[in-house]
Amino acid sequence: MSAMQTRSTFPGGPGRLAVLQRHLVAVPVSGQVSTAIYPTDFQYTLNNNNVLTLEQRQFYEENGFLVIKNLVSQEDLESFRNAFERICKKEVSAPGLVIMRDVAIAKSEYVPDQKAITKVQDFQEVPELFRYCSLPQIIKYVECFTGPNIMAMHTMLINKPPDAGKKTSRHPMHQDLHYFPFRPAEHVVCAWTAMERIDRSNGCLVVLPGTHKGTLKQHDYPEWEGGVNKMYHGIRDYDPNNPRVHLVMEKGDTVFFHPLLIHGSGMNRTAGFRKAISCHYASADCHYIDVKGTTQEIIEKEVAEIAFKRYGLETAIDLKDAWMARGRIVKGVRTSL
Ligand SMILES: CCCCCCCCCCCCCCCCC(=O)SCCNC(=O)CCNC(=O)[C@H](O)C(C)(C)COP(=O)(O)OP(=O)(O)OC[C@H]1O[C@@H](n2cnc3c(N)ncnc32)[C@H](O)[C@@H]1OP(=O)(O)O
Ligand SMILES: Nc1ncnc2c1ncn2[C@@H]1O[C@H](COP(=O)(O)OP(=O)(O)OP(=O)(O)O)[C@@H](O)[C@H]1O
Ligand SMILES: O=C(O)CCC(=O)C(=O)O
Ligand SMILES: [Fe+2]
Ligand SMILES: [Mg+2]
Repeated sequence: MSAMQTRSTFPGGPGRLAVLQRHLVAVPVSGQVSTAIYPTDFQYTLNNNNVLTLEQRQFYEENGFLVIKNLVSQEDLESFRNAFERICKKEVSAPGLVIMRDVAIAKSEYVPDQKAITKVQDFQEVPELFRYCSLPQIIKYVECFTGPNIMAMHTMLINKPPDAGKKTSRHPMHQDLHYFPFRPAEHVVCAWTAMERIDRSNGCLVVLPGTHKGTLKQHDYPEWEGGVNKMYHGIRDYDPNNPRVHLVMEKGDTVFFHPLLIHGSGMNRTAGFRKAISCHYASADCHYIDVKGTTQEIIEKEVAEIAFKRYGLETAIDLKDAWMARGRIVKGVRTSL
């Protein structure tokens, strides 16, 4: 009797059943392919050519993140660093590229130093940076979460500045799904690579393990005295007593995490600019949702405001349109998104 028959109910109903059915695996017996099939309980990972070990799959299922050591080479990271510097020096630009300064600097007098840049976003049209999103060793892991049709939806190179004394270099605890109008969340994953050693001194990622199993929470601007960066929403009623894990990472280490995982990053207490590069991927088979009437409506409004200020777009753009324009296929077929 298969393990599946021993189950009388499927928690989560028919949707859950469909997920289980997709994970049915043929198990070879005595060198032959058996017709016996065994279900797995995996809900957040796919069996992509055994890229993930059983332990790694179980870890992600339980915790919502997975760190792979030394995944990106020093040479590649140097080349991304150079590309970033050329953007800062205005030697390179590209359509869609967003350059952001820390609020503590943006609101003070003009600082000409290129180092004042806190992050560049949406570098999908900068070939040397976008190469990060297509690195085969990254895609190989991404496919374990998205399946074969893979879109790069959101790109960032984060240059966390030395804190100007107002703690504005922190990133409040949040769920990335707050910004995303596509589902299902299981088929969305972030890859985030440390471009140098990152620990508590320069503001490493902080995660609340297991929170990917929860729901999308209400987000607002946190009430921080020193100010908060534009669009850095945090979870409302965040309880600082939650058990946190600080992800100390070496240069080239990469963390893959679920878009519901609650995470943030601490302040940078060093004199250096802490660099990380990241991409959010989604299965091209995902679908867009309408966020009107949901907790995500506030981010849609903010995006529309920025689009109006920057491009003079009067008719409010949907969050969906903003994302459709950014997404790029990196593997397989652009089926839906
Ligand atoms: C086609 C639509 C485009 C819309 C783009 C936004 C899409 C958002 C999706 C984000 C997805 C994220 C996925 C998960 C990741 C979670 C996060 O990372 S959340 C943080 C995301 N942050 C952003 O997306 C911020 C993007 N930043 C910007 O768009 C710009 O940097 C800017 C804040 C609009 C400012 O750019 P710019 O107009 O070039 O700057 P200035 O002309 O110097 O200043 C204008 C105005 O804005 C104030 N300001 C500048 N920087 C900041 C800041 N860091 N925080 C707060 N305010 C800032 C500045 O003081 C000026 O204000 P004033 O009152 O007009 O004087
Ligand atoms: N009220 C809040 N709402 C949302 N996020 C918060 C709030 N208070 C703190 N955080 C966030 O919690 C995360 C973890 O903070 P943490 O205490 O680790 O960083 P830190 O105070 O800069 O450094 P450390 O504690 O390592 O000395 C940071 O991302 C911080 O921005
Ligand atoms: O501080 C970082 O590098 C990550 C911030 C983050 O979580 C985000 O931009 O979504
Ligand atoms: Fe995030
Ligand atoms: Mg602290």
